[in-house]
Amino acid sequence: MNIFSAQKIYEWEKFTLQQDKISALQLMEKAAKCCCTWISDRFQTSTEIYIFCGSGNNAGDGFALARLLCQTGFNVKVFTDSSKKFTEEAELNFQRCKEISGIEIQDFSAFKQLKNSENSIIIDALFGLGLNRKIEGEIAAFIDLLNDFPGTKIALDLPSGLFADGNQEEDAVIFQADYTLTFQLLKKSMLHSETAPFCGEIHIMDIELNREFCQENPSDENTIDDRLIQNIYKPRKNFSHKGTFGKSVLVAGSFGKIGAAVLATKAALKAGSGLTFVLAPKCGYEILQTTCPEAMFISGGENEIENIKVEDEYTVGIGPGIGTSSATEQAFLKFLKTSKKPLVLDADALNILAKNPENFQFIPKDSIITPHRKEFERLFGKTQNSFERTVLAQKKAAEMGIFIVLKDHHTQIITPFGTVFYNLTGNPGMAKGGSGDALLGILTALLAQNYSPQNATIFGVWLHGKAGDFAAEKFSQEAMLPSDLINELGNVFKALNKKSSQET
Ligand SMILES: NC(=O)C1=CN([C@@H]2O[C@H](COP(=O)(O)OP(=O)(O)OC[C@H]3O[C@@H](n4cnc5c(N)ncnc54)[C@H](OP(=O)(O)O)[C@@H]3O)[C@@H](O)[C@H]2O)[C@@H](O)CC1
Ligand SMILES: [K+]
Repeated sequence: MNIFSAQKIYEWEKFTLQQDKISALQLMEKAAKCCCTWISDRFQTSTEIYIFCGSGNNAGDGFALARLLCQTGFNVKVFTDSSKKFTEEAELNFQRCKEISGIEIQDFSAFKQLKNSENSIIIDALFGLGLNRKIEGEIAAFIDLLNDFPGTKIALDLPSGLFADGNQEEDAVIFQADYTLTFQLLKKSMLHSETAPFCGEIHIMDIELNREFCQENPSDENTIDDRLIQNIYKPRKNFSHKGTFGKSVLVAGSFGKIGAAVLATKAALKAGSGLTFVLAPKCGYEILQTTCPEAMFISGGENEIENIKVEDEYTVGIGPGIGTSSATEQAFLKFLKTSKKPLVLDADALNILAKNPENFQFIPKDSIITPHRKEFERLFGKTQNSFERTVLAQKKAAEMGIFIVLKDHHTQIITPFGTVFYNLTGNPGMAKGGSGDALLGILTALLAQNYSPQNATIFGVWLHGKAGDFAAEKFSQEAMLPSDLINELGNVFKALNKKSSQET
């Protein structure tokens, strides 16, 4: 799904009004109806609802929602500054609201006299996409007051004070929502760690903007949705054999960190690699042969990797638990300099590279690197925030001709062409040592199975997150282990297969 800037969303709205021959007022009504349905499906009509309306179309949504909720049987109070000039649609909905006897419309100041109960809901319809500067003065103080409200807080489209497209100043005053009902699509600020927490749980309200617009206006920023995954996923055909699914080599492990090699190897096996090898030091021989009997062992040294010899046709993933000793560093750099095929690089492979940026030039084109925040900083330097980090990653991915997987709550995949894909699967239960090793194994296996580097990266990151979600469902976020995630890969493939067969 595309991510559009506020500017582009306005264009999309205009396009829809023209193409579908509907009015802005009708679209607003649709938006309000979606929100009314969402609220009435979850809350009882005995819940008091206070709606706070600014002066733009976000306020218009609020006025229309007040009317619909009142007609559904809720007790609704509206707070606004009626001395302000409303937009045309907001004014029309304000007037309609006034005509309904059940709705009390009061000035903002009247809210202070209200006894707040935990069972009531406040709805923020102060500012949406049209926010064009920091919120200050009286409105800022009022939003602070709303944030202290003990009941449920719902934002329409965006929490007031949050810009759709980018970062905020540190002291910005922003409505702290429990839920955000956002129209049509996620906005960029809903995907970054500094700003997304203001939204609480996000629910997309489908207001049916005309999708032809997206075909005519491809975006550099996207979220990974089920449709994209289903298009990438290649179900297995009959008459295939193990050679069809490629040969993966995981270069991993050192004394004390053989577990990393085990996880990467198991993940590659479970992600469908045809033939799987693990190149590890001899001290891990028995452990690996016992825990991963389907994989073949290649010795890379005694207690650490000192030598990496792999046949050209193999797909190689390097990094988990290898350490950064000078012997391993030399072996890795020697191998890198002769590599032609795309590699998957993580963990200590990235830490070795970070020691000397001159070595970046040896990373084969279309390789995939999977840094977490600290590893990214070591490689490419510090940035002020995650928005800047994405921009820097876009620059580096283009310069180096590689795919960068920026691990985060919503992991980003950055292609050499500057496109960003935000992944929405996954959960905090995956913030545990070993998760990254599993990801490297999955990516290596998909690349070996002839998924293009871009598809392997998108699919692999999604798969990793989805298996993590399945594992959390079974074992809880606290107790789930990377091994549980790996074991759930099978259930994710089963679900994909089922969907594929239903579609054909
Ligand atoms: N896209 C769609 O398809 C659909 C969109 N819809 C809805 O429309 C919403 C966008 O509406 P919108 O453009 O009228 O902007 P909105 O945020 O209501 O108000 C902005 C006003 O606030 C002001 N202002 C700005 N910053 C300020 C500040 N810091 N402090 C103080 N004032 C400030 C600014 O005025 P200014 O003071 O700059 O003259 C402006 O008048 C969108 O979020 C969604 O809810 C739906 O109806 C259905 C379909
Ligand atoms: K809002």
